Amino acid sequence: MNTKENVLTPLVSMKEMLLKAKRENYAVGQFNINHLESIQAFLAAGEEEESPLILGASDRLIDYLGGFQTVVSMVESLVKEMSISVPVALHLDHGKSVERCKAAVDAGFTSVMIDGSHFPIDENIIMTKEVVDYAHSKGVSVEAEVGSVGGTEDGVVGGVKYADPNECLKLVEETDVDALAAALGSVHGPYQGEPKLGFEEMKQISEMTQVPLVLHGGSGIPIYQLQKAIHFGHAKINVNTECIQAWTNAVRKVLSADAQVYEPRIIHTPAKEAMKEMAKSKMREFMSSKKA
Ligand SMILES: O=C(O)C[C@@H](O)[C@H](O)C(=O)COP(=O)(O)O
Ligand SMILES: [Zn+2]
Repeated sequence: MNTKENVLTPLVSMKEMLLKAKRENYAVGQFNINHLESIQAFLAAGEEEESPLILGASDRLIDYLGGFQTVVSMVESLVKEMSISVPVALHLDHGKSVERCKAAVDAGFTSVMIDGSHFPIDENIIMTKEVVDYAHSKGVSVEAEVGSVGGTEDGVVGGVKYADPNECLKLVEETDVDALAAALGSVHGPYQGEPKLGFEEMKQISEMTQVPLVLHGGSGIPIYQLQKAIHFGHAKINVNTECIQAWTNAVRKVLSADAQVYEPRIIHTPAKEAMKEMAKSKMREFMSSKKA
């Protein structure tokens, strides 16, 4: 953490952050931006826990959030206004194309994910390499994905495709990517029953590639499984669903307690607090507290 005499930390890339986390056996949380108040909540959580953090802006929400430049401006301004001293990376989550990743880099994101997981591995590698060449020349880190993280639709989990260890190795060797999301049974959104992560494959992929691994679908995974995943090479864990559930539950509580309330500040302040507390509890579970 910075001392008071130091200048405030500017946004940083994920590279050093994740290498340190992997070395010291903890994971840095990626918390997804859903609106300005969520940025405030996550930055406050990081500062109070003395934890590094990654703010993720999912490509599917960039237009809703006002565009790449707006996201960068909001984050940079809040880091300054809130006197944030812990390391913060601003990461494009699930970047849809090479062009979208380049646009994020140009706008000031310090990290990007190119999600080529829906393409055959050779195409995924070509896309990832193009993003790495561009991003690295500007000091920006890159995450890639192999296999498919599933999702829950109408209460049914689908779309899970385990990452192939040999494909992971090929992608890492040929692209020099900084972090790898190797899909191993995690799903986006709520789980049906206990998550079943592929720990054997996880261990194998981590040993083969040596690159920091990223766990998507981090909501609803019991602590013992999260910490086992960290032990087997995960240095970044993405959490969105549990944070937005905490927000929405708090909003529901305010609205049902007072049918006349209409001022956004009164409705959103407890929700922001609930989101901050959720992020703090995740930082403790990921063992990143006091690691800034
Ligand atoms: O919802 C998004 O667009 C971002 C998520 O996919 C994020 O990358 C993630 O993996 C979070 O998973 P969750 O905690 O299961 O929502
Ligand atoms: Zn994800």
